[in-house]
Amino acid sequence: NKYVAEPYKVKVVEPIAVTTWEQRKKAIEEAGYNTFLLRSKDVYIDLLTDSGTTAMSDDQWAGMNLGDEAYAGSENFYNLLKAVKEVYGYEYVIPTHQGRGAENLLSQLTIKPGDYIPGNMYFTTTRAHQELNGGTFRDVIIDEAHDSDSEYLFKGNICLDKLKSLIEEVGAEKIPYICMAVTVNLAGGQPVSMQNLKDVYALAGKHHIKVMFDATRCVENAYFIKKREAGYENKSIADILKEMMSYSDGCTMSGKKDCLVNIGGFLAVNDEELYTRATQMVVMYEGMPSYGGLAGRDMEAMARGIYEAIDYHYIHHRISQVQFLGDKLIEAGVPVVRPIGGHAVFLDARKFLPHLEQEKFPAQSLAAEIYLKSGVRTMERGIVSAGRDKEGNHHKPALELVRLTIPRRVYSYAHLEVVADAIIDLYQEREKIKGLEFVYESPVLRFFTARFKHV
Ligand SMILES: CC1=C(O)/C(=C\N=C(/Cc2ccccc2)C(=O)O)C(COP(=O)(O)O)=CN1
Repeated sequence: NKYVAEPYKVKVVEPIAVTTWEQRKKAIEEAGYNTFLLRSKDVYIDLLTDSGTTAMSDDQWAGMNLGDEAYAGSENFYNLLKAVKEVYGYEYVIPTHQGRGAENLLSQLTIKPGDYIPGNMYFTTTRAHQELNGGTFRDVIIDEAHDSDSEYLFKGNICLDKLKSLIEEVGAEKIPYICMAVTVNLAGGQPVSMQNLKDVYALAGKHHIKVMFDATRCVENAYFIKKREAGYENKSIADILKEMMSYSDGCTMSGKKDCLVNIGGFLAVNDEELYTRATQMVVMYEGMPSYGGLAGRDMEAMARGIYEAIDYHYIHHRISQVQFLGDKLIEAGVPVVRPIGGHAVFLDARKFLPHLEQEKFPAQSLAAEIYLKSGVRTMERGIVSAGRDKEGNHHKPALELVRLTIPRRVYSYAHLEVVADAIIDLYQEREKIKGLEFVYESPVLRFFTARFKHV
């Protein structure tokens, strides 16, 4: 049938919390209507994030018992280095505790005040580190990415004209690197085509500008190229991934996604001079260049996860689950970002709640209502996540979304049916949903800790 069965069987189970409406009402009020502040024990189906929520395999758990916890030169580091070289093709690897660790290193090493970093739509932590180092992020993604109705198959693509005009505007020497995310999280987990990767790399090369991938969900990107781009239907995920990464000079990686681990990441580069400078800096923030803030066992689990992630049966099922949830909501007329992305289904909260203007935080309110209705936790990816600009005004993203993020190898199709049914029911009574206003707002990355009340 259309949705492939799990290519694994369960060996260990973790009971999940079946809650009552009363319990959930109390929990969401104590959490200030912010799903980030809910306690895991009060969450039935947790679709907050696919980051670090993966179920590891028995082989990875076996690897956890083979942690070489030597302070320097751990054997697990060499296994990780081998996996990154073989699967991604990069020359040098610095393990970090997670993606942000790599973003911190890359941004500090390459960005000077007054620099510009073009990229395909922003991501919260990536932009925060770029700005922390005096850089300005410039969105050069194609227009279709900001249009939830567009069904363009590669909405993650960079617009070459936007990139060219930025280079002309500020000059290549003001652009330390192009930040190419594969896939693009906040556009709805949307992929970049191989052709676009090639074209951007060629253009960057002409101006001697580096291309650095945010490789966090690169295996999902490879899958979409196989399914959607002419000439790749008969290529393996491994071959597509290797070709993808060849159009970059390095990457930051949050291993907590497509490396199938609960903690871990890395900075990978081909340039020896940049690697040398990174080794000088990593000792300040993460520890020796051979462990980067990770235990040996965590590096071993990541090395093994890198190989597991490129197995076709794994990634085919992973995407099939996301597609299943997306299709159910589309069939019921619930507004979602299309095409359905790689790691999540994104509800279009503007269309879901047309009676709430963006300053009433529709996506934040919808995420809270979904939890109250069903115990399903989701994440706001709209005006609250976008934060404020230097003048203190809200960034106002075109996409006001609630993300239903599917963890890897964790839930069954039955769980996703529960999620779909709850959201479809809520959609029938959507006009009852009220707006929110801040009770507490932190000045940085406010969505993590903000608290709200109904207006
Ligand atoms: C494309 C991309 C990511 O999606 C990413 C993390 N995503 C996360 C985790 C997260 C981060 C910040 C706010 C809310 C949730 C996600 O829930 O989507 C990171 C940072 O990686 P890190 O979390 O390992 O530091 C870099 N690039």
